[in-house]
Amino acid sequence: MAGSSAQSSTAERIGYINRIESFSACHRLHSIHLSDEENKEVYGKCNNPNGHGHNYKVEIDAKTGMVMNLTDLKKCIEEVIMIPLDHKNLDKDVPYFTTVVSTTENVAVYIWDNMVKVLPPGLLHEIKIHETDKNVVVYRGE
Ligand SMILES: Nc1nc2c(c(=O)[nH]1)N=C([C@H](O)[C@H](O)COP(=O)(O)OP(=O)(O)OP(=O)(O)O)CN2
Ligand SMILES: [Zn+2]
Repeated sequence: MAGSSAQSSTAERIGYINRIESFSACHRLHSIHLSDEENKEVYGKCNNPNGHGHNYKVEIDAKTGMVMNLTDLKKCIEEVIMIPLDHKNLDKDVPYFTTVVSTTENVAVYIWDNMVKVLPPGLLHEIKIHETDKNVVVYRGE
């Protein structure tokens, strides 16, 4: 039949919503499983004992069919990202990073793991973090 083909109806199609949020935090790349010398060798300038800061930009992607309202997503982001991470020392203020190195990959996993707890099941699609203008990490829960 003309125009219908194999396409799903509008109600069955899934779009993605994306919300971008920024937070500022400092950290030091340092593993408790390595010696001071090994840490210096692996993490270089990012192992500076007094740390360094970033203005992180996080993109949160969720599936939607208006199952999720952007206003609700904003509340989840406040709870999972802004309150625990903004203006914090990731290594000292966030218990998760006392044993896990605060690389951007691990920050993405932290955000994913906590975001899935507050979003409706199966909706989270991707966490993308811009640590700097040049360093970008994507995590899809794999
Ligand atoms: N695999 C990873 N490698 C690195 C991470 C990380 O999270 N995962 N993080 C860092 C540092 O935190 C560091 O702050 C990155 O800064 P820098 O290298 O200075 O950033 P840029 O590449 O954007 O800066 P330019 O010097 O202008 O190129 C290091 N590695
Ligand atoms: Zn850094």
